Amino acid sequence: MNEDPTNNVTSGPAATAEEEVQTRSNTIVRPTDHQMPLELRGVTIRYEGGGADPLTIVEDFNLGLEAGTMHCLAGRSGSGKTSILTVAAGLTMPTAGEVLWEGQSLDAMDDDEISDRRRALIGYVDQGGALIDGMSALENVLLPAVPDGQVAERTEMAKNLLGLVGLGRRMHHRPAQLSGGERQRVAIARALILGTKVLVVDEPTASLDREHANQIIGILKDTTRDGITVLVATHDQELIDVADSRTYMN
Ligand SMILES: Nc1ncnc2c1ncn2[C@@H]1O[C@H](COP(=O)(O)OP(=O)(O)OP(=O)(O)O)[C@@H](O)[C@H]1O
Repeated sequence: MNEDPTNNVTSGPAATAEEEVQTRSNTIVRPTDHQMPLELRGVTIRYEGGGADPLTIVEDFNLGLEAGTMHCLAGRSGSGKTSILTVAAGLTMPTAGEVLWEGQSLDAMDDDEISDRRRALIGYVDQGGALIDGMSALENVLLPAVPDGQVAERTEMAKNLLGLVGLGRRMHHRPAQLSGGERQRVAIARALILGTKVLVVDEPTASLDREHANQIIGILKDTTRDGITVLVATHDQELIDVADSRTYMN
């Protein structure tokens, strides 16, 4: 992979699909138009206890992620890492506090607006990176482009992304024909297909051997060099070590 940093996307005005920029990795991302694409302010997450007392999982959590950086959430199982990821991605709302995307609070948006903004800004890869069994790797990567009728326009980029994650020769394989690490890489490529600025990833290396885990770590690190901001939950010390910043949850 070309390591020349001079083509990195740094700043620019609010982007449209036409303004997307070719990066050194031959994929496209939208220019970063805010130095802090993702911010959590005073976030508290409390779950009803189903008859028992409500459980406060996260209290007054603060995090500001600068563009092109990677932040790891580490800590014991059940400490609230996934809960923070889903709140950061606008998939669930916090009990208290607020989430800001490019400086704009989700509190000021209705559900449709949150969905639209999420599609433009955030790629979410959940634990295991679920793929559709009956579709090829390429079709899986293109799935987010279906609602906007963008499949034809995005096909070249999807192929580039699969090449970027080392699956250029596996693009017509179905998930069942891929290894766990390869499936995870397809899920990451899928999360990048809409020109994502923020990648939110849950335990990307959990079920992988060291070699494949390191490939995923390399891919995540490369995306930050393309200006993408990465928020990742993990128990993997090697991933924690390469991040630009980290939070250890109790
Ligand atoms: N929808 C929910 N309703 C009630 N409790 C929940 C809900 N979602 C998560 N929890 C609880 O909140 C706690 C934190 O869960 P979460 O999945 O955020 O932890 P985690 O740090 O990601 O764990 P792991 O490392 O095992 O993935 C757990 O005790 C879990 O049981």
